[in-house]
Amino acid sequence: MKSGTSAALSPPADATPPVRHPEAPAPGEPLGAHYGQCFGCGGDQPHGLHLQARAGEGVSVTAEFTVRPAHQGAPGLAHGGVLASALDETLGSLNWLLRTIAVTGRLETDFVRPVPVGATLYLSAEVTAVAGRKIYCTATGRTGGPDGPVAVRADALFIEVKVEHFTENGRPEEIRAALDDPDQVRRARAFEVNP
Ligand SMILES: CCCCCCCCCC(=O)SCCNC(=O)CCNC(=O)[C@H](O)C(C)(C)COP(=O)(O)OP(=O)(O)OC[C@H]1O[C@@H](n2cnc3c(N)ncnc32)[C@H](O)[C@@H]1OP(=O)(O)O
Repeated sequence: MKSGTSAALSPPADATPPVRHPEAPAPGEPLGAHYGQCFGCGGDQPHGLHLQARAGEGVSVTAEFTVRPAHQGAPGLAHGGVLASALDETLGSLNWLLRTIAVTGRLETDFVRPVPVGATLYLSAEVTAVAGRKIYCTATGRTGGPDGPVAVRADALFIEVKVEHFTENGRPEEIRAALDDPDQVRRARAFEVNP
């Protein structure tokens, strides 16, 4: 059953199709982590999701996340909030293909099937429309393979922000460390900024 999506996630009549940035990674190319300490994709978070996303055609991505014991809610099953995080991270990575800095404003999730520890969630996401600062997108997570049954899905609204959203609101220690990173691409991607 597909639940109804709230009106806030329906693009307005004047919304336009998303435009892939000319320098977006080619389809099939891994996106890598946007920030080592990111709970969703960072390699430096021992209990993080270590989600690996790849660019798709248009403004779409695919990603995988394997549920580990640290991600449980009920015994042997993934926690719903962790699954929502995997959807959120996959959707967030779409902004790198637009080269727009944006944050999740709203995320509506359907949990369709339980996801056991050890299972890999095969995620795919795409931007469906853009209207001003609003980026409308959708994602699914399947088990058993990229064409397996849908276990989770989400519709979301990301809102474009300025880099100050992070520099003015983040904890100074981490902001300083990210800005001091000598790797220009990693520094830009920590804030999803166009380098
Ligand atoms: C570092 C890069 C990370 C990228 C990858 C990471 C992947 C993971 C992504 C995340 O988890 S991001 C972290 C979770 N999100 C946040 O922490 C965001 C917290 N919220 C905010 O900072 C502000 O609420 C927000 C920037 C989203 C909006 O505030 P603003 O003051 O900039 O905008 P405003 O409230 O004027 O809203 C702009 C438009 O969006 C609409 N809007 C904002 N929030 C909404 C909402 N929640 N639901 C529906 N519509 C919303 C709002 O109605 C309005 O529509 P109109 O232009 O038509 O009037």
